[in-house]
Amino acid sequence: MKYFCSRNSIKGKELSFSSGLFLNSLGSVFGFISKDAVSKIQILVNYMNGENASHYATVQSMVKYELDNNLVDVNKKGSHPESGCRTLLRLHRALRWLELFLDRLRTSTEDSKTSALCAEAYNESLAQHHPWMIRKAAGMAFLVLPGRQTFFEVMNVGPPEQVVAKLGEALPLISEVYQITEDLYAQHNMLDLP
Ligand SMILES: CCCCCCCCCCCCC/C=C/[C@@H](O)[C@H](COP(=O)(O)O)NC(=O)CCCCCCCCCCCCCCC
Repeated sequence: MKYFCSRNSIKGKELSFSSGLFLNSLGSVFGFISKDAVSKIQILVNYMNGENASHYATVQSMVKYELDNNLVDVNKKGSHPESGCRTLLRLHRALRWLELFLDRLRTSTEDSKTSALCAEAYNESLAQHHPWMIRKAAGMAFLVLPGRQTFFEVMNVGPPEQVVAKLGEALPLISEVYQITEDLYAQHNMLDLP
């Protein structure tokens, strides 16, 4: 799905996500996280390829279409538990975690613990939307994250300096995408969709 955006930096860039593969490479504990992310992405892909595909060409058109046609459960779960809007909201919240985590990774030092960086980022973002059980499970998964060096290797970008440079390039784009969704959802009062 694309963002309708006139700014050149992300104009026309697709929101592609290969998190499933990356998470699988970290090991089976991340399976439950990966499964949820992949299934939510699949819901959106299905809309994009479905009979109403034209309405799902951009995030803005999706929001307009689903709201205009009462396809979103606004106050409590009802007949549209898998609307594009609520599904994207879950991924949007996860993107905030990613932004915080990658920024910590970028500014980390050799002796930093990825598990701590990841947990801090999580507690500041996604955790606030998760029930106790999920927070516990996520906390346990973080503990077995590989150390910084292995983590950088799994990212497959090159030597550490290059990873840091790439992160520096990616972060402004991530935060721009995050902000566009955040503003759009705030404008439509949709930041707490059930
Ligand atoms: C690199 C380490 C990866 C750690 C991932 C940290 C995120 C922790 C998220 C824990 C989510 C647990 C799974 C279940 C969540 C759902 O309950 C919950 C609510 O859904 P519902 O309203 O439909 O019930 N779902 C969510 O909040 C969405 C979670 C989506 C997680 C996306 C994680 C993407 C990870 C991308 C990794 C990319 C790392 C790149 C590094 C270079």
